[in-house]
Amino acid sequence: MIYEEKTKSKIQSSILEEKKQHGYLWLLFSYLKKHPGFGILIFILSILGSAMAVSIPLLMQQTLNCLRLGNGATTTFVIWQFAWQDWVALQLVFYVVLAIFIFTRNIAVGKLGKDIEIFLRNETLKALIKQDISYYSNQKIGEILTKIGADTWLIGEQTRQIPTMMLMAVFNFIGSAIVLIFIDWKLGLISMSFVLFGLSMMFFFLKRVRMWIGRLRTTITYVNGDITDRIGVIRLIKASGTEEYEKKRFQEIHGDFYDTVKKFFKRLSFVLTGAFLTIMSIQLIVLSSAYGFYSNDLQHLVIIATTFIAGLGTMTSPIFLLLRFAFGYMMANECTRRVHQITNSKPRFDAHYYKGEGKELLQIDKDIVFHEVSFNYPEKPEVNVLPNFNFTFEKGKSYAFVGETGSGKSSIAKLLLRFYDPTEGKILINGEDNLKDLNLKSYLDKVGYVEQEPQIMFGTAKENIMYTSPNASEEEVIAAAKKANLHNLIMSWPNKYETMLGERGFMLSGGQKQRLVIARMFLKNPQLLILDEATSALDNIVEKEIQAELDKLMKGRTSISIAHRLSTIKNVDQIIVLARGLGVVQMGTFNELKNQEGHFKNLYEAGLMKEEKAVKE
Ligand SMILES: Nc1ncnc2c1ncn2[C@@H]1O[C@H](COP(=O)(O)OP(=O)(O)OP(=O)(O)O)[C@@H](O)[C@H]1O
Repeated sequence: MIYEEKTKSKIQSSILEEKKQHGYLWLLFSYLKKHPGFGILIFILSILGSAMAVSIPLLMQQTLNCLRLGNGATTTFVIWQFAWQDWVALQLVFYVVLAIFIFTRNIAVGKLGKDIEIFLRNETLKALIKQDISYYSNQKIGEILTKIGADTWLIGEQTRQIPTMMLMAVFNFIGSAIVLIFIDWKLGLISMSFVLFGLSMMFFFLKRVRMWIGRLRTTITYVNGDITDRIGVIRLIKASGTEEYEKKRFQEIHGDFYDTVKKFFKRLSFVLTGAFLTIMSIQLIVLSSAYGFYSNDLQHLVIIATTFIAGLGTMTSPIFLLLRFAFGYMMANECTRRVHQITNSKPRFDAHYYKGEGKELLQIDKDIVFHEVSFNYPEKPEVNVLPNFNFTFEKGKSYAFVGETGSGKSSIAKLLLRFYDPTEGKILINGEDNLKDLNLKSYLDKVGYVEQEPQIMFGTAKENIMYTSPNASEEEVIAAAKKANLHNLIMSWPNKYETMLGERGFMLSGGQKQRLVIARMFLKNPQLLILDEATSALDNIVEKEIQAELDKLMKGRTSISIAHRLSTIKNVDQIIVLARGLGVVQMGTFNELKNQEGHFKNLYEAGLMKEEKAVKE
């Protein structure tokens, strides 16, 4: 039950967070403000459509009147005299025009819905890409996916219905009230007051359903997030034999969803039954009132009853229209708030990603300087990971960071990639440009990053190699793959460079994935290379082969390696030794440090890089 408790409290805090965001009507009207054509067209078609729909009982009344008056009798239409056949023909014309209006309006709202959906998706993706990396520290990918996929889809679908239903409900009610009062003012007023009473009762009960709709969306998002998370670690589940445990856990997590669904449907059924009873009773009340008023004139009673039943259909339609509108609106409202939660969350810093933002960097052709840099993770501000650090990475030289686990080696790479900004001090590119002020894309275009878990996307081998060099030619891709010793392997695959690679490189071995990333780097030809434990997940033999490719790649570029293995660091120009909580404690070449009393020697002798020693022995 522990998971259920945790789930409940997380869902509760999400709901509170979502409540602060703008809702659906704000989204709709701000979109229509930018694209007024849609709004005007839908408004005009709805008002004309409703006017025609509510006029039909009047035409019917005139038809019946002509029939009652006898053969060849006519009544007046504007300035013309119409016989019953003319009235019937006019009704047919109304039906055809109404059908054209409904058709055009459906196309307009369909397009509006899809446009809003696509607009929201783009905005969400833009916001997600702009976020700094710390945003993802406490977000479940599955929850984000539900918001981008399901929520925006639902908003788009509801947009096809909400504006039309809202306008139709209002116009149909006003229009049919006028027509029914015109036909018979006493019965018209009775009908109108009962419909108004029905509507207000409905809103009263709908308010109680509202909170359950929000809860339903948030709960399912949480469940989806959890499922995506677990599918992401399917290898762990398979390797641990925890299928039974996972099954039970899902059942528990679904418990809250199930409870919410039950409560929601109970309230929904209550409201729907209420609406049905209201409509039935209005018809009965009107019919009995009609009988009360006209029982002495049976012919008039029949005409009144027939036209009123047709007119009442239009007048009571707002009850069902508003019901559908209200559910659609409440759903769309919750979804909009959740999507806005993403689009409105501001990154911790401005990365100057886009053209024209920040200073454009043309080359990294001088030193990179860490000036008085000190760093605490914003997620854990109380812990100082890197105390005051001054260092100059000279152009074209190679550097390696070593240190025990948690000493801050990877944090250096994250600062250099501007995943984070230093808490104090600055990183100067070319010895003078603060990394914070640069256009980040212009800088990252010149940086190559190889990490321990290579990032491979679902796509072909060629697309993966070209990812950071989209304009490369086929020959350049092949040349890069050859340099990374990958070409022969790719050529042995049935579809060669067009072979699809599974998500996260599922179909490749660790060494193959690493080679693919190295090929990507050869193609990119970066001026600064960051290798974050690039070979630590590989076995010794593969590691040696990959290290050889990396050495080729590092030649002539400024390179910064984060290393566990001796082979990675023994040839670099300078090793920087970090200690947990102390920052930099030693610097020097491998030969200098190996023989010097200090942290490096301790690490070396304590077994760091032991594989290499073992191989040597
Ligand atoms: N996103 C984060 N938020 C808060 N603290 C973090 C975050 N990432 C890392 N840390 C903490 O910062 C410290 C340094 O982490 P870092 O990953 O730089 O160490 P490392 O030397 O690369 O370790 P390893 O050799 O195990 O990879 C660790 O104590 C770690 O728990």
